[in-house]
Amino acid sequence: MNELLTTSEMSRADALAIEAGVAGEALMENAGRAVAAATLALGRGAEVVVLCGPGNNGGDGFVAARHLACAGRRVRVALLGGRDRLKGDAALMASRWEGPIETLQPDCLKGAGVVVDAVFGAGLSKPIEGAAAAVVAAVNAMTVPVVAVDVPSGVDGTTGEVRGAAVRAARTVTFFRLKPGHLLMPGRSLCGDLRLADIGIPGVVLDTIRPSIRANGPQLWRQHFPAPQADGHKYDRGHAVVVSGGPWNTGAARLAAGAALRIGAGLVTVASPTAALPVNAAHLTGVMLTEAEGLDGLAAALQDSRRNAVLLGPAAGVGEETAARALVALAAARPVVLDADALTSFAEDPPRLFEAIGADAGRPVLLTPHEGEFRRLFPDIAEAAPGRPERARRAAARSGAVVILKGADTVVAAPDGRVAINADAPPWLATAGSGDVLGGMALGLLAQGMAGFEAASAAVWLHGAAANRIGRGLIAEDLPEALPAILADL
Ligand SMILES: NC(=O)C1=CN([C@@H]2O[C@H](COP(=O)(O)OP(=O)(O)OC[C@H]3O[C@@H](n4cnc5c(N)ncnc54)[C@H](OP(=O)(O)O)[C@@H]3O)[C@@H](O)[C@H]2O)[C@@H](O)CC1
Ligand SMILES: [K+]
Repeated sequence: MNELLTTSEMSRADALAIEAGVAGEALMENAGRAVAAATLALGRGAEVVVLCGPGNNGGDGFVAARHLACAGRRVRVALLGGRDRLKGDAALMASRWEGPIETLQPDCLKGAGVVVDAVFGAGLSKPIEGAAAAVVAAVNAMTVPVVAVDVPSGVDGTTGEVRGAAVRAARTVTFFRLKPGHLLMPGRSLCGDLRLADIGIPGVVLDTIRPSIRANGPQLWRQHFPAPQADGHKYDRGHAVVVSGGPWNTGAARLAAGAALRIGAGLVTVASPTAALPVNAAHLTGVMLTEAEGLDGLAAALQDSRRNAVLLGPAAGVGEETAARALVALAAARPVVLDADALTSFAEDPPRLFEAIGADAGRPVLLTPHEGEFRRLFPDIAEAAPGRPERARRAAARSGAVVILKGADTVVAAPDGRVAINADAPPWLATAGSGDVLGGMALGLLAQGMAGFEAASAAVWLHGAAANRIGRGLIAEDLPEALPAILADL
């Protein structure tokens, strides 16, 4: 059930269900009935105003209006555009609505105790303007609960972006499977409480559609998650290396190293420039320390093939020195995580990075940009690609790396096209050092032999789960401490 369907995949699901013998009319009837059920308990007897658009989203609205009226609620219906514009099942459902149909405009909302938003759903094709925009603004100025049909009108179901204007709903009822726009920002924040209704589309249609976007969660990667063996040894669980910045910039590496150890790496070593050795030594206990001065020093530290995964970038400093160190890390056949400054250091020449990644396509490389770092490495993709999943997917395909595009709705994409969207990160996770911990968690999983996409997805989800468990007041140091309880629950 963790598949997310783009709007075009959803219309394919609809068509395949109809091909398999399910009546389109039945799908709409089930959808509208589910909306009515989700609306019935709201507004305690107050009048329900159902706002219908010119397509099938509006059709669902007419069905919901009929069921609400049958259940004894006072219901008014308002329609955008002329009734003669309605086609197919939407026209049929409008004909089954026995009450009057008003013209959609802000005045229709007078006296409403609950609003059902069935203006636009999956067929949103342009920004909302004019009369529809005035109604959206009027709905958002009210304090009554709004139930959105499929998506809040104005939210793009595939990208989560707002086109022109969008309704802010208290509850959203969608059908068959969630859509990416329900998890991506700002869509996620406009949906309110999300409900998924079964409307009779058989699950087997997914075998034909083969959706590539999933909601991130343990079912995506649990079977790949490293399980310590009773007769195992710490050397079986990998040896992760985190490259430290200079003497004034060492904390980020230690945060990452601590996270790698907590997530189960057998050994973790901080590879430190000579001048930073004393400060690192003063702070490290379970994590080991080795000297890695300059490019040769780093190369020498990485000679030992038991050191099987490397993280570079946190507090590394932006410039040629860091770019060259990243190339040293990438030169050996081991998984590499590049974060922060290691990404920005390639802003002048991103293909130089992608070539080094491509030189050994067999091992996983993870890039963990936030939006700004992403823009520096992939300026054209950031400009042109519709929505964060597509941006991350194109960046992964171009770079050959698994891309973790960080944000409130972190997206993970693999070069083969798989995408996972994370939706559970709380706002207090955006704090100093949080990204360093995420990099360290991914590193620790790679060191234990987990595949790139699964390691990235698991790290992102566990990072969010840890933040939720800690709650407000979180600082980055707390995140690794919260892991044992979450790992125990997995
Ligand atoms: N697929 C399924 O399995 C099922 C789907 N179901 C339901 O169907 C919904 C999708 O229906 P849909 O495809 O008819 O699209 P919908 O969102 O009603 O809008 C299309 C109309 O709006 C118009 N329009 C668009 N944007 C506009 C704008 N900014 N400003 C003005 N006009 C604009 C657009 O005009 P056009 O683009 O053609 O110019 C067209 O007339 C889906 O969300 C779900 O609720 C359920 O019944 C159960 C089964
Ligand atoms: K809607």
